[in-house]
Amino acid sequence: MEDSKRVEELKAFDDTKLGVKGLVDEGITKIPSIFHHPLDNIKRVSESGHKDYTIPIIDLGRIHEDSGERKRVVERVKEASETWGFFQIVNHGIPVSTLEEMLDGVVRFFEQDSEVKKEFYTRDKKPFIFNSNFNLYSNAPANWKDTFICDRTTNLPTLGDLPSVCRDILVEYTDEVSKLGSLLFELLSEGLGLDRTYLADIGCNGGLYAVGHYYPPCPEPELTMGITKHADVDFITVLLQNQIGGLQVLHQDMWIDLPPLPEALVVNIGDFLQLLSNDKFKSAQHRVLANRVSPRVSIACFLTTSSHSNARIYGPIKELLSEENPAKYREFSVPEFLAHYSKCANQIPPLMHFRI
Ligand SMILES: O=C(O)CCC(=O)C(=O)O
Ligand SMILES: [Fe+2]
Repeated sequence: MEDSKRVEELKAFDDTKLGVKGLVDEGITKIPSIFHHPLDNIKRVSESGHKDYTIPIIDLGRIHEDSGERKRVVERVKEASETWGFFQIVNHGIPVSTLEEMLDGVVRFFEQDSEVKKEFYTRDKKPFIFNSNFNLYSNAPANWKDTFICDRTTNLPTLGDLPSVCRDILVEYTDEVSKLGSLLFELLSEGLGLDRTYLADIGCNGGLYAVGHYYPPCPEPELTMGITKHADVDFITVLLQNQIGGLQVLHQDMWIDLPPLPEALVVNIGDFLQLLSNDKFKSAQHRVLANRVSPRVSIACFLTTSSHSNARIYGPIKELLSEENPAKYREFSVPEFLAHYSKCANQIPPLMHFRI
């Protein structure tokens, strides 16, 4: 499609402030061309859902009572982070009722009266925003989803900044995930052979973005994607998904399904932690398929630094380096790291920019 026509179409879609759900509510049967992905992107390759590959499920239930069990869990977290970059956790301490209420809260936000929802539609930086495709105007095809972003990297947004339909649960859930994040960073520190508090001490659990995704049912799912393949930018992501499925992880060049488990949370390593670990831990690419029957709903909590760490210099962790394992990346500040990511919009793996 010609560039100027494409921008016009993107703008017309953006101006509705109704997102992809708005198109579905209108009853469209063909998806607009701005959502068409190149066939290579969407190939549902035959190995997807390969039976011989299962993303590890790790039970955190007994680690506080039993130090032998804690050691075994650390070993499993380490192995999963090195080979998959992804694992699921059960008995993680967040009540199932809180998980269910959080997913309901995401649904309530996206399915509320569109006039109320529109008030949150923006591309400006604010504590809580909603839009469709945060990188809509980049060169990449648009994804079949709408998203809200709640910024908890600094202080708690004042309650008035948050939408009333999911305010309480958003605060409760993100507080729980941040607590769980402390435990996960301990296990990951231990998995790297570092002091238990190492990653927390360098600011890894400083802030959190809660990103709620709503993937409406798609009349032509074979032409588009829920989310195109990407790696996350942060240290780790804690993801809660509903029971629809569609999340896939790239593993040994195959797309492997990550099946929803009602009581589990998905944890994945982001680029920032891959870099800090000097490539010991993997930030795996992943994607979400569009489907006819959804809505699929998820909420991803990106654990990252707070603005207090902006002056800090990061790079591969010195304690992990040796003559045989020299630094693979140069040092940088968080603002420099993020500026690069927003510029290159996932086209070339952004991590490569920091490679020595
Ligand atoms: O919706 C999902 O399951 C995945 C979301 C995701 O990959 C992301 O927000 O980075
Ligand atoms: Fe992701």
